[in-house]
Amino acid sequence: MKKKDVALPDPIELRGFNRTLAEIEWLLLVLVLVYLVLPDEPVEQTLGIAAAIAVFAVFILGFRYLNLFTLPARWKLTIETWAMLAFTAFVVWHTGKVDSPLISLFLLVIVFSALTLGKLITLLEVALIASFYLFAAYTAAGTELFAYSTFSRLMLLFAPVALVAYVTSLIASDMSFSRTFVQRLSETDELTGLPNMRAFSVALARHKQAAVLRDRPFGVMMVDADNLKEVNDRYGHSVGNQVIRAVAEGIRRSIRSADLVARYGGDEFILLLPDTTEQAAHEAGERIRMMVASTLIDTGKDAVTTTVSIGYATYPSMATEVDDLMVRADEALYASKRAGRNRIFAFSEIAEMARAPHDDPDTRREPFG
Ligand SMILES: Nc1nc2c(ncn2[C@@H]2O[C@H](COP(=O)(O)OP(=O)(O)OP(=O)(O)O)[C@@H](O)[C@H]2O)c(=O)[nH]1
Repeated sequence: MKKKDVALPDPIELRGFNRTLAEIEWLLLVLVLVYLVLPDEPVEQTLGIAAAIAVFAVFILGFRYLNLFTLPARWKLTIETWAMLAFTAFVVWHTGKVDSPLISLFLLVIVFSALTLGKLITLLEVALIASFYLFAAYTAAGTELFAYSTFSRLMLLFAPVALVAYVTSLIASDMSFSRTFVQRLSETDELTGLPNMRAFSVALARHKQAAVLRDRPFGVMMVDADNLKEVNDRYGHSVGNQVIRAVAEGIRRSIRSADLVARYGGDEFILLLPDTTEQAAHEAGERIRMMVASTLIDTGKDAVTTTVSIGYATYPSMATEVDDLMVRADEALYASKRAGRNRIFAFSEIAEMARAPHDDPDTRREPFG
């Protein structure tokens, strides 16, 4: 996994960040309020700041608690951090500009953004704060600002903002890297390296929604190794594992890049075949069946071969719900096993056979009689 794979926060994380941001916002308000009521602190425009506190409080209440906006959560958080920046800038401006004791409040925004909103937004915010520092210093010192001693003092004042942004961004990308790594581990089957059912179920549900919207067919296919118990009993569990890996590899080599295969459990695999009709699903199953049957598995002593039985159901002709598609593909797989293994059945075939009168020689199929 490459380190640049930085994961964006998922909805559960965003909910947590949302709560944290609410606490930071109230904390910011309380700190400014406390400063305002301290005796002997130089505050220009006490009324102005009080009004800013009121406006910011109303903004938080309206934006956050009245649910007036239905923006995606990440953008909601971004807008809130920019409102915090504007509020902080206003307060700092009226409490001593770059010499304000409240100037470190900018760090609250920077730390939060770097940890949750990504490098680009943080960089933008750092640039905004830098412009504020420059402008505030310019209004106090005029062109003197660019004298060596004044400018280097300004740089020193600004350095903590840039440093905190940089270090927090590094920590955020390390955390994101670990999160992605753990997530991949939790979604990968150890033996075959294929996605596991947790990953597959999410992909299937998502694909089904898209297929409904685009009005496209798709297939769900179950593939099960034949007689693995015999292989285990005869050659041992590790050869059984080799067989499972060989079946996984055979499937992987027979499908398109748009298809998804996952280990369902034991010696059973499940596939999602996007944009696939009944006919195309049958062809895909046949490719898999032949590929696995022609694979020689080197056990060290003997070369073992195996076969697979396959069942599938297609959306929308055989089922319209994800769970039904899986159950029906499994029923079709079971029919393949009962019919003698190393074959493929569609759910529609077994449904048809079940409906067919038992004395009709054209439709009766021995194993399901
Ligand atoms: N080596 C190995 N065996 C496994 C693994 N998971 C399940 N099995 C075994 O695989 C066998 C699968 O059993 P079934 O699928 O019910 O039966 P089968 O022997 O494959 O026969 P059919 O599926 O009816 O063709 C069982 O004996 C399990 O113990 C695994 O990860 N590695």
